[in-house]
Amino acid sequence: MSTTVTFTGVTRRHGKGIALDRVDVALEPGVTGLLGPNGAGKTTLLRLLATVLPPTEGRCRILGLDPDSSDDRIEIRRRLGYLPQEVGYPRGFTAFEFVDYVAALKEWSDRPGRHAEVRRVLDLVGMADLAGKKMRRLSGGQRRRVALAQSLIGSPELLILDEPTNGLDPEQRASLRGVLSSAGQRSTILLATHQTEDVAALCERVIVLDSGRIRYDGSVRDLVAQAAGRVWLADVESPNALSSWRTGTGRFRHVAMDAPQGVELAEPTLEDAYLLLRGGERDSVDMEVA
Ligand SMILES: Nc1ncnc2c1ncn2[C@@H]1O[C@H](COP(=O)(O)OP(=O)(O)OP(=O)(O)O)[C@@H](O)[C@H]1O
Repeated sequence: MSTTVTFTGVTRRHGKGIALDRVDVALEPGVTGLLGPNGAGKTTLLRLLATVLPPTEGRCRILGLDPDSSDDRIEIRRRLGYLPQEVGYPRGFTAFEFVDYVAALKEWSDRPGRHAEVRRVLDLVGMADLAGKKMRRLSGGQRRRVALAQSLIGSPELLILDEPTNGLDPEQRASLRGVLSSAGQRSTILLATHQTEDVAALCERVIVLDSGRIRYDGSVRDLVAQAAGRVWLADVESPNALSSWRTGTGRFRHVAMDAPQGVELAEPTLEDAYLLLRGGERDSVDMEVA
């Protein structure tokens, strides 16, 4: 399979802080999930991929090009789609005008062809009927869908999505999964999110970042398998669990490094595995401190 992105020893500093610390990663076609706690470095990684930020150290190759060279950078930007965490909208633009404006910036000069593409991507995100509505009059979730539409213009080879399902209702999230899984058959998609269900539903591969370093890079299935035998149901709370809550049935669901003997084990989810990975990290940090 062809490699779309290669980062080697990539570090990004902000003043004295390190947002990314010697990251090595290669991305191939398909949908890869990017998980990590707040401040882990996910957005920084995405901004480097989108050529919005340069690395402080290390080597980046994106679509076979070098983002350090200004000619290559322009070419990369033409060929990628980027949904930032926050999108600013020109005041007074309709949804159609906003997406059309981004398409024009991407040098779609043929007007009828560009308008057809704008209608196509608005339709993909379920916003065709609201295309004529002013951006400021749309709901938060509707605005997010328009922002997503602009990233899909031209079916880019590389699609970088920062929390695309934020604010979307369940129906829209499900429909977005359909759009991304079909795009992932030909494009390389990196999807940063806090929604482990979206990663479990869409991705074969997941990368977990924490404190600017990659803590896990592998298959979703293997990560979930690490939680087998560590999730259980009980009638009472467990003080030693990493995570524990009372479910709708009245029973408690526990996640811990070691389940007690004889308990009723539950099927683990990606969220459980992620909590265990994070718990393991905290334990090893505590041991280093102690
Ligand atoms: N422009 C900046 N100036 C200074 N520090 C920054 C800047 N951007 C990010 N950081 C810092 O870099 C680290 C990583 O931030 P980043 O936004 O990449 O994390 P994240 O994983 O996307 O977090 P979240 O899940 O909260 O969006 C954080 O400690 C953050 O405070």
